[in-house]
Amino acid sequence: MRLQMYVDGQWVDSITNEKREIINPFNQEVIATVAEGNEEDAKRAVAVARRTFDEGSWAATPANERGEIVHKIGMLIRESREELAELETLDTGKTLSESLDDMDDIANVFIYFAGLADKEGGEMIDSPLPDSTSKVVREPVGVCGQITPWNYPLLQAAWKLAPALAAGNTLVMKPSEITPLTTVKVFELFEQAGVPTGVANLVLGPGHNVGAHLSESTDVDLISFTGGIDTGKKIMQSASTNVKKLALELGGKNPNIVFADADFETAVDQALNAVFFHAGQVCSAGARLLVESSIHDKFVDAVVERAKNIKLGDGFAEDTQSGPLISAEHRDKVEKYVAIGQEEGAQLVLGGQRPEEAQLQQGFFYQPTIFTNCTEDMRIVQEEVFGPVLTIETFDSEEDAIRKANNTIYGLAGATFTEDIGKAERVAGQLRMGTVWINDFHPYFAQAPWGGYKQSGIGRELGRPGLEEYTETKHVFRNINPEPLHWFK
Ligand SMILES: NC(=O)c1ccc[n+]([C@@H]2O[C@H](COP(=O)([O-])OP(=O)(O)OC[C@H]3O[C@@H](n4cnc5c(N)ncnc54)[C@H](O)[C@@H]3O)[C@@H](O)[C@H]2O)c1
Ligand SMILES: C[N+](C)(C)CC=O
Repeated sequence: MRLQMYVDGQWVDSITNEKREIINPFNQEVIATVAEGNEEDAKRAVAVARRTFDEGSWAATPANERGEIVHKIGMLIRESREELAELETLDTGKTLSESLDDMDDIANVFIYFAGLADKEGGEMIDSPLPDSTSKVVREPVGVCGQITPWNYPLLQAAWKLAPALAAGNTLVMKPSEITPLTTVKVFELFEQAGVPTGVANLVLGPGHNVGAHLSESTDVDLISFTGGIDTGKKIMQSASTNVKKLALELGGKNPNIVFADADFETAVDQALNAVFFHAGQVCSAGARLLVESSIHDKFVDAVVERAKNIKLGDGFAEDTQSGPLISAEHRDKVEKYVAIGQEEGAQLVLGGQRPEEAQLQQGFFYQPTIFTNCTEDMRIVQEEVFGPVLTIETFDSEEDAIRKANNTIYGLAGATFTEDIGKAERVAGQLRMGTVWINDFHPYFAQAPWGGYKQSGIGRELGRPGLEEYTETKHVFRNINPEPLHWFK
């Protein structure tokens, strides 16, 4: 496997020839050494993407032909599913079964956007002016800068790459510097699928120079970013250099509301899945559990009892239920938040420390952790921890639950569990979030839009809106009987 950048149809090292070692978070072994770019590499790639877009041949390629290439990428990903999943598990520590599911979702995303590529033929408008036609067409935006995080490296990249290509843009992708492997591999598949030279470019390296250049460059027309809120704010500022189009997929502090009339076993099971899946390193993790007071004690006991048995381990081992955190630095952050929770008076009822098993000592593991007696004002309840840490609050009425659930700066996702479907729909209607699950947690798929209200982001990925993000809308008005106006005598 090549571990270089891909620019103008060539696999290249960084201009300075710098390298970065990629670490397996399960055992800290070096799994790869990759090219490490900087601002100059980003400049080089942006120049190629700009030139290629301005030449115009990709945007002018019939949409069904672009769709065929994007479809082929999806099929190649299906064929490489195992290899890609193994790389993702090595890079992130997540279990192999999670990685395999991710690869299936990723292939579906390419195939979905391939299918949409030629479905947008524009729209005729009923012009209010006589002797005229009026049509609305969608065109590619231009050069797209795309920046992705480490928790779902290839999945988050796919949500950007597939629609950008289908819509006829050129692009420069920058994956997280700590998890680049599957993105590099997919660029090899782009070559095989016949993506033309210069259309899709890959630059590896850190955010402060490569990412910053993509968001600042006046040659980039759109910046699409998935990552943390603080980085998102910086990117928003940098994007103002040329008033770039901006898509931001940021963090969340997602409430999971369990009413007393919920199916108990399902709600307990999903409460665990909501927060402990992928060690809580999920933007939409249900890290804030709101339980109706009348079932609080019984519900907490059941959740704690099951959480005790979560098996941490090697993502490649069949019995592992959760892998490590991504890095030592990230584990430090989680530990800091657990200390804050304790200082704030939340009651630690499970975890709150690193596991003691000898076989986990080389990895960045942290025990599933649960706090009860939490209140809305606590930082541990308000801020994104992005680890296996659950806070539990109570509520006494539907209104109380909705108010508490909405009381964060975020608005990414939330869920409610109840057997009263009227109540479920009322709650779903009142939650200020981009996704609401009823009696479930976590489903997402290519056909449905994904994105956040409030400070969880701007714009949508997936679904038709996910393609529209990569288009400009143009109105073409035609006078079919042109005559002088004589407005100026
Ligand atoms: N809303 C969603 O769909 C979604 C999905 C996945 C992850 N996330 C969020 O991502 C965060 C975790 O990911 P992370 O720790 O990699 O986030 P991060 O913000 O630290 O980094 C994300 C990407 O931004 C780059 N970057 C860093 N500084 C930059 C800068 N100044 N300019 C440009 N780029 C820069 C990084 O190199 C990386 O590629 C969490 O907050 C999580 O909620 C959101
Ligand atoms: C968007 N999602 C849920 C796939 C990953 C969030 O971190």
